[in-house]
Amino acid sequence: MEPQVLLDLKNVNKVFGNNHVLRDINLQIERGKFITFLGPSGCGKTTLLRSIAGFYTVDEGEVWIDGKQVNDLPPYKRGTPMVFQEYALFPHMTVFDNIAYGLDIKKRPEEEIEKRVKGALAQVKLTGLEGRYPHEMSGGQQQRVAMARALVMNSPIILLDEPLSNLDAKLREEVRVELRGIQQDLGLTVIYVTHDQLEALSMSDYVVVFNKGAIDQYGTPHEIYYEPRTQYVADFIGTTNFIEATVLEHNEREALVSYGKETPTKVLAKVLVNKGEQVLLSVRPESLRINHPDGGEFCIRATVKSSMFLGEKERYFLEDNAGKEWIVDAYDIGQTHYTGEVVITASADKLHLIKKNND
Ligand SMILES: Nc1ncnc2c1ncn2[C@@H]1O[C@H](COP(=O)(O)OP(=O)(O)OP(=O)(O)O)[C@@H](O)[C@H]1O
Repeated sequence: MEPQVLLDLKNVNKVFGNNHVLRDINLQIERGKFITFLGPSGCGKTTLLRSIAGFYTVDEGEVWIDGKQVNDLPPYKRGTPMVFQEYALFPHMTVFDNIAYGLDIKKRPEEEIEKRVKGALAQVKLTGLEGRYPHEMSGGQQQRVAMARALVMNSPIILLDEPLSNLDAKLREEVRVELRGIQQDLGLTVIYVTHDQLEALSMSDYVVVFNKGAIDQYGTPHEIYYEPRTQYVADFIGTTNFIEATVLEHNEREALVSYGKETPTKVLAKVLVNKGEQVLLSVRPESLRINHPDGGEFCIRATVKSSMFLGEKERYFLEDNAGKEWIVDAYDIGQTHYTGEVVITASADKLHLIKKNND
């Protein structure tokens, strides 16, 4: 049986001059999954992708693909094609020739090239368009040609570096769904680089969140969103409210914490904490409720300062007695519009304990 782990990165480090760009990257990626590298510009996502593809050699650590250590192999021997932002299609070549390019270089027989290119075209649903030139196709179609070019090589992993950033918002959404569909239908292993959190959450099986060259969290989109492990992840993904708290007691799953004048509350704690440690509780705007009859363990008085209509929800900006700001999303639009002094509540299972940033 093929090993489940397709890509294994062991303690990977990369330095450019005195810029330590990748720090102790340890990551295992399973076959057939869609993985996203997410993080702000300059955090090392592209550098790691290029190190996997073989365009960069790592300064320390090991890169294993399909059970083979590939540190010393050049890109063409690793079989990990990259699809770039601008697709890098040859403008003077037809779709067929663009897709056949890698096989031509490898001097494969003509009949085999014909068969494989047609197969790849069918996989990305472009059969019949092989005679067109890139400028005669939409952005989304060009994107699919770029995918077909990777598929035709029967590569174990396809690496995509912000491939949708040239498309307008609506087309981006369409192509996102298409790309994910192709990946799932064909059981491909895809690593996708983006700085767009929505893209990461909506497309991936797993998201890797980068923070200054290191991995802050690796998890499913749901875990990354609802159980951020660090202040950085909670802050980077979506909008959240932080509450300063002190740990009174803890075990491996829960902690009893106190915050402000409120009575101590038990919260989920998936990170290791110490008694007396100052921590943060993160609670998403949609997990807080305004003037709700059922209340919740967490409860605080605040005054509505302003609100914003966002289609399916109304976003409220509030301030408590200590001057702290709160963001709450209400979905009972049209029924109530909150003003003045209100009570904000949340049940304790919506409060997630996270460690404070060290820096
Ligand atoms: N070839 C290179 N030579 C020197 N420094 C580089 C090189 N490539 C990247 N860097 C530096 O490494 C750091 C990480 O860059 P990288 O492109 O990996 O970030 P990124 O997270 O992909 O950001 P972006 O989304 O902007 O591409 C940056 O400080 C960048 O300037």
